[in-house]
Amino acid sequence: MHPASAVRNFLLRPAIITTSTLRATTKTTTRTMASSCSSSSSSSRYEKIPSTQIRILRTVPSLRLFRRPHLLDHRSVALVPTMGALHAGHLSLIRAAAKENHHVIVSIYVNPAQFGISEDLDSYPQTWESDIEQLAKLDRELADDGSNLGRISAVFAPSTKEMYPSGFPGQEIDSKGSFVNITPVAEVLEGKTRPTFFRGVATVCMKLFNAVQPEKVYFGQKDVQQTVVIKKMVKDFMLPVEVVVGKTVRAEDGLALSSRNVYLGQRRRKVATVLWRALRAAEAAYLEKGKRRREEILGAAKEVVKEVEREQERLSPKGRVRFEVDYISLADPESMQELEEVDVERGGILSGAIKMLPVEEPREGEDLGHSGGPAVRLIDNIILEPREEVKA
Ligand SMILES: Nc1ncnc2c1ncn2[C@@H]1O[C@H](COP(=O)(O)OP(=O)(O)OP(=O)(O)O)[C@@H](O)[C@H]1O
Ligand SMILES: CC(C)(CO)[C@@H](O)C(=O)[O-]
Ligand code: BAL
Repeated sequence: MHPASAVRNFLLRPAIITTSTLRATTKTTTRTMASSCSSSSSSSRYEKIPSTQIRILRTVPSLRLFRRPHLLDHRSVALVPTMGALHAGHLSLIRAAAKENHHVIVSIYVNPAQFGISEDLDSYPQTWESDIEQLAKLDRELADDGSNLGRISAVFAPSTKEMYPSGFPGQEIDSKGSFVNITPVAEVLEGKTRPTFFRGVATVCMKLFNAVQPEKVYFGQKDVQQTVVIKKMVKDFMLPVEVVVGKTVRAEDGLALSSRNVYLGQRRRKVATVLWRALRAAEAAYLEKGKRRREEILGAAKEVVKEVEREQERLSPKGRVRFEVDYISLADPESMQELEEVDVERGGILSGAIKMLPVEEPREGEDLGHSGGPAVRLIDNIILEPREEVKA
């Protein structure tokens, strides 16, 4: 037996569950199940996305019951973890997962543990109806494309009670509970501004990986530090799973798609590409001008930021957009520690975060975005790929 399968078998052992246990543990979801079941045949006992075979699983026992036959049949299972509010970025990860796995499970769970106490947990977009419609549509597309190995088999949409069986430990920095901490990589950049963020992400991903036991997990490059943290967690905890990173999907003007873009409104949306343009300028300094030193590479990004700030300052408060740069970084691809100089054989990660501030003086009827347009923190990055240097 392959060692990874042996570990998975071992991990699955406590999950041998009878149908009667499942019935008992899913009592709370019976009403929803009944409402979406069209007949009483055994294949429609489960809650499904209407007009599809995609199961909606809400408990860990039901997930394990669903997972086990695929293990015994040697069918590969992929997990795409999300917080919902699905967009084309998420769909691209699901497409990639369906290409190379028999079954794709998409998790939709807004994990409170990764939000700081003063962050946007309460207003985070929740769009269940649109999410399941998009999944149903994508699944039809996957079925029509013969090059896919699999399709979307299930959505895992647990409650917080299900994900934190000993009780939710809280969002405070000093909360006590069972947490996974991946340091020091989680302490810099995003982790510096959001000190509980990666603790929450690593903890919930560990739970999801243990509950689903996927062969492969799919994450987006848009959250590049998250991918570095997850890869480190997988390596250091010897988890039998492969981490696949999908390219960032962008709007036509280059803005990385993000669930939080809905907070922006039209005026700030137009200026929000500033971070992407700044990172591109830094990339060009490295790739096209052959710069290797930090100040030369990041200097190019900072010039773009200054230029956009100057442009906006020339406008009146009724027209302008204000933003603050949280950081623009040039870091090592594995440790995320800042680099003074790029070693081309190792490459680097250019990344940044900006805060688009609320509109100062809204015009009459102006679209201020979801939730009245609070400050919106956007992140983006470009990977400077490692390559062999041709020595003269
Ligand atoms: N534009 C994108 N391209 C590719 N993958 C993406 C994109 N946006 C998000 N993802 C990935 O989708 C997964 C789920 O992300 P999430 O549900 O938090 O969406 P999000 O758009 O990143 O939301 P947020 O605004 O909270 O950052 C993550 O692995 C994330 O990196
Ligand atoms: C990976 C994740 C789903 C964990 O909650 C979240 O951090 C996200 O959506 O990127
Ligand atoms: N996509 C990362 C999730 C978050 O910012 O909370």
